[in-house]
Amino acid sequence: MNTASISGLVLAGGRGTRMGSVDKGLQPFGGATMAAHVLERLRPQVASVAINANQNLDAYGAFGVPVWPDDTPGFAGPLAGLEAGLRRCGTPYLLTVPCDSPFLPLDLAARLSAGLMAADADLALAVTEEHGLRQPHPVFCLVKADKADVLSAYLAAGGRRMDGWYPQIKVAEVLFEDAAAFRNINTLDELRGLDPARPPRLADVVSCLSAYDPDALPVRDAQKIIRDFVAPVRATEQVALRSALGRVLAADIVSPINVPAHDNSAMDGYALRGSDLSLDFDTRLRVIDTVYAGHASSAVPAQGECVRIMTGGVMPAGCDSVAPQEFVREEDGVIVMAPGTIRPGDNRRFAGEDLKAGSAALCKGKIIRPADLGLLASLGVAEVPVQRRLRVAFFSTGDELRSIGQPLDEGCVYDSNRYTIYGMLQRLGCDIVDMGVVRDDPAALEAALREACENADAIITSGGVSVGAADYTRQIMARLGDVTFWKIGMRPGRPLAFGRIASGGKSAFLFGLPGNPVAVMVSFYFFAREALLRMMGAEAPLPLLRARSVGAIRKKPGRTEYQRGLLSRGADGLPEVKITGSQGSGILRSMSEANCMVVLHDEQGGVQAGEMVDVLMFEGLI
Ligand SMILES: Nc1nc2c(c(=O)[nH]1)N[C@H]1C(S)=C(S)[C@@H](COP(=O)(O)OP(=O)(O)OC[C@H]3O[C@@H](n4cnc5c(N)ncnc54)[C@H](O)[C@@H]3O)O[C@H]1N2
Ligand code: MOO
Ligand SMILES: [Mg+2]
Repeated sequence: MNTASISGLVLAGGRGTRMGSVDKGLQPFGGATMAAHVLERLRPQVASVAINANQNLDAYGAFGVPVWPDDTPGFAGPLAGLEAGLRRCGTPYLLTVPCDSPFLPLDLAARLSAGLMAADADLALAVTEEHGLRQPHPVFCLVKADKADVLSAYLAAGGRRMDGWYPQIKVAEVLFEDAAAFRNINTLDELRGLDPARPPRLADVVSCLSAYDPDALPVRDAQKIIRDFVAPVRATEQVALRSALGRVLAADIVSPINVPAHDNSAMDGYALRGSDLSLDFDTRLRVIDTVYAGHASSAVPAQGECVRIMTGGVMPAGCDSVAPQEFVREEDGVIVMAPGTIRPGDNRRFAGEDLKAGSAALCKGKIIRPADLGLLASLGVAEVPVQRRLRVAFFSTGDELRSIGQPLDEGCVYDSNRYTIYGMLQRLGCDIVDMGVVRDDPAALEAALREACENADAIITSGGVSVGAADYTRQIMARLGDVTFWKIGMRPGRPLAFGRIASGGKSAFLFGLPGNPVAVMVSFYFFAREALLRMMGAEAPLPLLRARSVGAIRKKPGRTEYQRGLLSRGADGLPEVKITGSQGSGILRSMSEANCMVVLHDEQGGVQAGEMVDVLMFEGLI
């Protein structure tokens, strides 16, 4: 039996009573609806598909397939749907599947039809075995269309059981190993839990760790939780090539052409046939034509002939080598070169040696750099699909903060975090929403967080995440969503709030960074940066280098320390790093003087002078 003789029918005719009287097939699932998922899996297995539905017929009609309501009135159950299908299908067989089985097997039709033929049956249904018990799945069945009358008679007599009419036909059971594929989804909670497009909850993500203590969280665990929790923003746009600089590529770019398109010369000189080169005597070749780059020549040198050629010129037919002009003498239209001047194959560039037509030139997720712009241009690509820019809203919290231009009242400081955060976000290529300073006032904080959430993909705040009396930020953040508060085993940057908040039907990832001016930068670089890049669809792990520590560094094992450093070339020419003065987490000067951070890992103890340490350079740290 081939697919051409089978029609597919999605059974969506129920009232959905178990799901709170919602139409099951139309429930959102995996970025579409359950029925759409089922249709997608069924479609390749059959000649045509249709839906059996008794309500929301327009919504089902929007799938672009026929919608058939029951003939037997009164929501008579799946058997009435099967009847409607058997009466209308234009093929000898009908395959039914329920609309709440988005994982149905992709070989359902093939295996049911094989079982039906082998048993010479009228109907084949799927069965699975769970814990030794045979579990029939009668709504996954393949039926001969000419059994419609038998079924109608059973229904007309008031029969409703899926298997109630089996005694009147020949039935075959077909065993499937994967019981999960037949899983149907009955409650909305179950649906959300299984939805591949559902955002995870922090509790789910955290439960994957072997040990979890929010008050003593190792850096790598915090990084892993953040990585697992955030998801790329799925929105792309097409931009002109130049505008793609610094953006994240949203799709693989496949080369439409060979680059270069022809075998060509790598030198200004003479294109020749390698077989003409003499190993023992001078090689003498007559010049029969000249090839300029961009101007093809039809000359085909015979034995003893060559063609004058410029760099980039297309290699004449039969030529495989180029002698650079400075290594030959030309006399009266004949070139002469000594034995061994070049070898066969020298100075020739092959068609497609840069890129072959059909090969991936650039991969999705790459941040486009100048070389990539050039590469794309070499393919003739004028527009590039990129991820939409990530929108990041940020504000500073604290009554003691004054903005530039305001008088610095007693006990106050200028807000510097908003400027360091601005700089770091700008370098990442985000769209920035600067929301200023927000007072230590619950109503103002809530309003700011809601506004940020409704206007951005991610929110970055600074201050108020430790345990101080005016640190309302924590309470409000927790109230607005799924937010956790950590004390991370690191210095600086111990407190961190992280999660997702929701407001006005929108949601945004939240990074509540600590207020201390160095802590805020360290937390950004080691937590927010990677998460934001991931949201942008880019993968860009931190590039750690090794360098020799000039001095000894005191450190206790059990936490990660980030020290501000100055990397330079030592007397022996190798890189060495010096710590830049006081390392207090409020001392921005030593951060500004630094060109790198020395990363002293959890397990590491004190460092001796001359010992190698990990270093993260600031430049290039987009
Ligand atoms: N009893 C405890 N106290 C503190 C702990 C702790 O575990 N127990 N943690 C300390 C650590 S570590 C840090 S870091 C800070 C983090 O504090 P907050 O996130 O609550 O931040 P604030 O209290 O609002 O401010 C801390 C500090 O930073 C200055 N600041 C804040 N915002 C800015 C800004 N935009 N520009 C410039 N300077 C800013 C602020 O004036 C404070 O001096 O908590 C420790 N305390
Ligand atoms: O985050 Mo704090 O900087 O360790 O004082
Ligand atoms: Mg505080």
